[in-house]
Amino acid sequence: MQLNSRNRTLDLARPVVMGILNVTPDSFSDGGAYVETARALDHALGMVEQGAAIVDVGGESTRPGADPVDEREEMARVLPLIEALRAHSDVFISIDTIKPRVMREACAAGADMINDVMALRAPGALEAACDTQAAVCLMHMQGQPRTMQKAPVYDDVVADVRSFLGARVAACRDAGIDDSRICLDPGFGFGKTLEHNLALMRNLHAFVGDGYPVLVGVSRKSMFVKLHGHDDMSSRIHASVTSAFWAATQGAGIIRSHDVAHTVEALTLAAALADN
Ligand SMILES: Cn1cnc2c(O)nc(N)nc21
Repeated sequence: MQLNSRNRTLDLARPVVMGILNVTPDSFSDGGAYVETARALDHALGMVEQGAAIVDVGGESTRPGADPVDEREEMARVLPLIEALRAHSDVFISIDTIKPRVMREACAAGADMINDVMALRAPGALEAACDTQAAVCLMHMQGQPRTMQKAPVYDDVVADVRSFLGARVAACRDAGIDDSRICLDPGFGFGKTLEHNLALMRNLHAFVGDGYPVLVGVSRKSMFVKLHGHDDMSSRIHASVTSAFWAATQGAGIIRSHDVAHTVEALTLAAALADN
């Protein structure tokens, strides 16, 4: 299994880690664009050192209740970092954005992949993904970040999410995006209750069976608060790393994580146990 982008290929014969790099004012204290970029670059290179095969750069928070960020501000946050990271590393760089202009500018600055939580539904997004020739992650979300967790409902969450992703793949094909550039993501926590998230985790093999690399992102998410009955960061991290191990055993190709070193260790164990 592999993921193509322009003239590069990401080998997914074994699951890889996508390190999370949120460049939002709250992500690196004391502000100041240069300080933020320098600190963010250090963090990115640290994740590469720990074994991340992809660095996912995001300038607009997608967490539940998050406020939108305008295009200019988002580009001001992410473009300097993408340029700096490209100059210092050949790691696969992903841009976490829903905006076509940000997709285009990020790819021009050196990004290899578009990670779109809206699965290229914004006007112009399919064209941007086609023109940039970047790899693409199509993720399922019910509703919008501001309201998606209010009361999510599905007939059959697994079937509904798979059907949505199938329709987005068809839209990509119609837009001239080659299958080899596409990976799919059930979108844990994006308009899902704990029960919905667990059903999707339980049925990851079905998504893997659809024939595209599967990206799983549960890192530090609030779904674990209800599962554990309490909320502390170490519990969330333990559950995230354990989930990464589970997802790898089910055939997931990319694990999106804040905690790269621990997740790499979990995937190393999963690979060792899979080798027969
Ligand atoms: C940006 N972002 C936050 N959570 C995510 C997830 O689960 N998947 C993807 N592809 N992106 C995410």
